[in-house]
Amino acid sequence: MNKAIGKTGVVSALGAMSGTSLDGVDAAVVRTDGHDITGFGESRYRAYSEAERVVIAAGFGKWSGDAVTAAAAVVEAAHLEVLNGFDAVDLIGFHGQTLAHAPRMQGTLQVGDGAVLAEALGLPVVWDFRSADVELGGEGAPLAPFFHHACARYAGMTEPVAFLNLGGVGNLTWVDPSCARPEAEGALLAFDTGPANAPLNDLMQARLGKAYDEGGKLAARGTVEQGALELFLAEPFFAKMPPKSLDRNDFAEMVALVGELGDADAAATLTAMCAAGVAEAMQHCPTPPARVLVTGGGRHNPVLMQMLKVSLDCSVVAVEAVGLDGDMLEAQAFGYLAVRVARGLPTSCPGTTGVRAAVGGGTVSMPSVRRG
Ligand SMILES: Nc1ncnc2c1ncn2[C@@H]1O[C@H](COP(=O)(O)OP(=O)(O)OP(=O)(O)O)[C@@H](O)[C@H]1O
Ligand SMILES: CC(=O)N[C@H]1[C@@H]2OC[C@@H](O2)[C@@H](O)[C@@H]1O[C@H](C)C(=O)O
Repeated sequence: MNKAIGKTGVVSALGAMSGTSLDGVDAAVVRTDGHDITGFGESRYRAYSEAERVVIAAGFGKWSGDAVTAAAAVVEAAHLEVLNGFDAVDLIGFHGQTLAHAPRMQGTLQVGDGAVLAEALGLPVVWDFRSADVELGGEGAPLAPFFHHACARYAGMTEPVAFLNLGGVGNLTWVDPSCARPEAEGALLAFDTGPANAPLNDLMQARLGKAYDEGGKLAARGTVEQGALELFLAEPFFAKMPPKSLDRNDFAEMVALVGELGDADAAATLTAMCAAGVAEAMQHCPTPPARVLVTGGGRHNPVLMQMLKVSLDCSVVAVEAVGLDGDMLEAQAFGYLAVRVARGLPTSCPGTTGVRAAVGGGTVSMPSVRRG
C-alpha cells in the first residue's frame, strides 16, 4: 500500500496512454477508490508530430539500443507537456509506449521512465503495468478489462456485455457485471482480437501519405477481396484459444496481402479484416452479450462499424451510448489501475491475461518533493 494514497477513500487519478496507433497521448482523470468509479474529470489529447511519430516508430520491435532510447525521450517529453497543469490530482497512471511485445519470449517493453515523470511533475507515478503479469506467465495484455468491469457497474449494467477497443490492435472484454469483483471466476474474459487500425494506417501512410482513412471514405469506395480475407483468417492466431495478445506489427504483412489491389479495394479489405477478427473473437464469449460497446478510434470509422453490425449477432454501439468517453477510456483505465496498484489490488487475472493467479503489476515512483 502506498502511503501517499492511503488505503481507502476516493482519489483523483490522472491516467495517460500512448497507444499502438501512434496518434498521440491521451490523458484523463478518473475518480475512484480502486473498486468503484465515482466520476470522470478533465481530459486532454496531445498529438504526436510527424517527426515524433517517425522517431517512435523506429523503435517498434526493438528491445534496446539507440532507437529505443530516442523513442523513450520523445514519449517522456510529450507526456510531460500534456500532464502538466491538471488540477487536484492525487497520482498518475503512466502506461508509456509499447515498443515490443513478445510475452513468451523477450517479454514486453513500454518506454518512458515513470520515475522521471514523478520527479518532474511532483506526483506519485505508477508505471510498468505489464511486466509482473508476464513474469507470472500472463500475456501482459489486455489490462483495461478490470476497468471495463468497473465501467459496466458504473453504467448500471447487470447483464453480460462486451467492450471492444479498436485502436491499432483490437481487444475484446466480455464482462459479467453481476460479479462484484473483477478477479472472481467467471467475471471477465478478455483477449486481443487481431489487428484493428494499424495495417490500414500503414497502408494509408505508405500509399497516400495520410495517417488514417478518415471516416472510412477510401474503404467505402472499395470492394473487399475475399481471397485475401480468407488468407488472413487462416492465420494461426485465430485458431488459438484465449488468452492471447498481439504486438502492433504482428500482422504488418497484411498490407502485403493487399499489395496488388487498388487503394480503395485494399482499404476496404483491411477494414474487413479487422471486423472479421472481431467476429471470430465473439465465438469465445462465455455467453452472447446483449451488446458490444465499441471504444477507441475505430468507432469513428462508419465503414468499420457497419461491417461489425453486419457480422455480429448482437447490437453494436459506441460506448457513448452508456455515457462513457470512447476517446479517453484507455487513459482513464490506467488512472483506475494506478489506484489499484497503489492500494495493492490485482490488475489482471487468469480470465484477462492467462496469468496463473490474480496479480497487481506496476511500479510506484514517488517524487522527492510533492506538488500541491
Ligand atoms: N474519424 C476517423 N475515421 C476513421 N478512423 C479513425 C478516425 N479517428 C480515429 N480513427 C482511427 O483510430 C486510430 C486511433 O485509435 P486509438 O486512439 O483508439 O488508438 P490507440 O489508443 O493508439 O491504439 P491501441 O488501443 O491499440 O493502443 C487512428 O489511428 C485511426 O486509425
Ligand atoms: C502490449 C500492449 O501494449 N498491448 C495493447 C495493444 O493495444 C490494444 C491491445 O494491444 C491491448 O492488448 C493493449 O492495450 C490495451 C490498452 C490494454 O492493455 O487493455
